[in-house]
Amino acid sequence: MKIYSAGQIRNWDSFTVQNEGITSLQLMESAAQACTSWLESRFGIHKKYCILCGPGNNGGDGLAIARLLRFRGAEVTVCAEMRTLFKTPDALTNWKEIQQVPSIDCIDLKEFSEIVPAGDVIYIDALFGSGFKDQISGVYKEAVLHLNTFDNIKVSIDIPSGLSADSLAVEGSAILRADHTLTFQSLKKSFLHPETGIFCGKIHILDIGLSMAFDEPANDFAIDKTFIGQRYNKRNDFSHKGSFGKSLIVAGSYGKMGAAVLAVRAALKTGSGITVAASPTSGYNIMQTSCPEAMFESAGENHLTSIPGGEEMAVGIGPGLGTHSETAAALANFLQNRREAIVLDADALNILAASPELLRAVPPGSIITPHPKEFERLFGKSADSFAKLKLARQQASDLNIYFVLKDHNTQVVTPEGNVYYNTTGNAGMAKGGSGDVLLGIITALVAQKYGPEDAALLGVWLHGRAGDLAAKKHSQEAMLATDLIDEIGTVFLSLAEGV
Ligand SMILES: NC(=O)C1=CN([C@@H]2O[C@H](COP(=O)(O)OP(=O)(O)OC[C@H]3O[C@@H](n4cnc5c(N)ncnc54)[C@H](O)[C@@H]3O)[C@@H](O)[C@H]2O)[C@@H](O)CC1
Ligand SMILES: Nc1ncnc2c1ncn2[C@@H]1O[C@H](COP(=O)(O)OP(=O)(O)O)[C@@H](O)[C@H]1O
Ligand SMILES: [K+]
Repeated sequence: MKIYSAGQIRNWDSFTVQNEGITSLQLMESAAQACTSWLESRFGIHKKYCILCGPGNNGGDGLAIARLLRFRGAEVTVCAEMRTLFKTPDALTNWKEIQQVPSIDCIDLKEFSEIVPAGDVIYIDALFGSGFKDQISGVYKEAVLHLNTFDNIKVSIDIPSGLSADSLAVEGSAILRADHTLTFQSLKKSFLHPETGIFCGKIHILDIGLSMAFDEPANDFAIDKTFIGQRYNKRNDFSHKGSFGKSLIVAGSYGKMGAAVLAVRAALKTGSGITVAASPTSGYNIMQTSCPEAMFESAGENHLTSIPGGEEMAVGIGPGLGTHSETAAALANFLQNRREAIVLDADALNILAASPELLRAVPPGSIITPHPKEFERLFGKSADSFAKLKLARQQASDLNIYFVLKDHNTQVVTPEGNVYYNTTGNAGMAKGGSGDVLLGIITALVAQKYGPEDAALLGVWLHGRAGDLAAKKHSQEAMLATDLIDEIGTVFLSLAEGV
């Protein structure tokens, strides 16, 4: 799914009006109907709603929702700024329609800050949507700040008010903290960054009938099921283990063999034809007992002192390696001699951070998977996640490599400057070991001849989806990285069935 800017969303609205034979008022009605149906299916009928409406079309949506909810038997109060009222023709039309509907209470927004919340009222935020700029002030700000103190359920229409679709909010500005955001047609960029996404609550994408023929270039994408379905390759019936490549997982040191075991198990479960662990000899028994399907190559006593060449193998390096000077020298030597793309994580990245000149030796097309701290060690501190992404884009292009920026919505950044936001995964994965699993998954996909972009995209999605299934079964608190590995098979089953 493409992620369009606020300006492009406006173009999409206009394109739909011009090409689908509907008016913008009908589009607003369609948006309001989608929201009303969602509210009814979620909260049931005959509920009490208080709808805060702003001056533009987001406010117009709110008014149309008020009318539709009232017709369906809900108790509805509308709060709007009576002094300036509505600025767009569609919002004004809906304001006139509201006057015809019996028993909708209308109160001036400036009185809202006096309101004491009633426990059973659901608050709908239709103050500002994709047309919002800068920061909230005056009565709007007071209303948002007051509403944020309520424990009631709060549902934002399209975008939480005060949040811009594309960028960070102005520092210190008021933003509505929603429990749910009903957004139209597609995700917005700000929903996917930690500083801004925190305001959205649970995001629900509603189809309001924007034209599917609309197509403008974009550099930002969300990785969703359809997207993955197009990139996943089913295994051929006439295949043999040679068809699925060889993975070499270079990982582990004395006391950190768990990381190596997790990466190797994940590679095995992701379908690698042959999987070899290159680890120090002290980890031999651990690896051979935990992963009997993998082969073992000794590469040092207690820490790694050499890295096998891995010719014709997909090579993933990093989990649990430690940063011993001999391990660092082994990695430097390996990089000088390796031509084919590789996957680097964890201590391999920490070694690169200590010797940044080595970054230039990383083969083109490689994938590096830093978590926020590893990224900072490599490239310095960024002011915020938007600035960090900009820096990653520039580095991916300069170094001709792929970045997997691990986060709640992990971002895959390509050398061409495209950014793909992952939409699977949960806070139960914020535990030691999850990243090791991801390295194993991506390496196994590279072994199976997925190109680096597809391996990274499919890898992060699969990893997050398996994490979501593990959380469902065990809870976010109790789930372990091993539970996530155990769910990889279920994700493949659903992929094979096309779901
Ligand atoms: N254009 C269309 O055809 C459709 C629009 N839709 C809705 O319309 C929204 C976009 O509508 P608009 O473009 O009218 O914009 P909004 O309703 O999001 O807000 C813009 C209005 O708020 C004012 N404003 C912007 N920033 C402000 C600030 N910091 N302080 C005070 N006032 C501020 C602007 O002057 C303008 O009047 C979408 O988010 C969606 O909810 C939907 O009804 C679907 C169809
Ligand atoms: N809150 C979260 N929501 C979604 N995914 C998360 C969350 N926290 C962590 N993850 C995922 O878990 C993994 C953690 O990786 P990393 O920090 O390298 O762990 P480790 O090095 O301990 O194995 C990443 O893929 C990250 O995207
Ligand atoms: K809103």
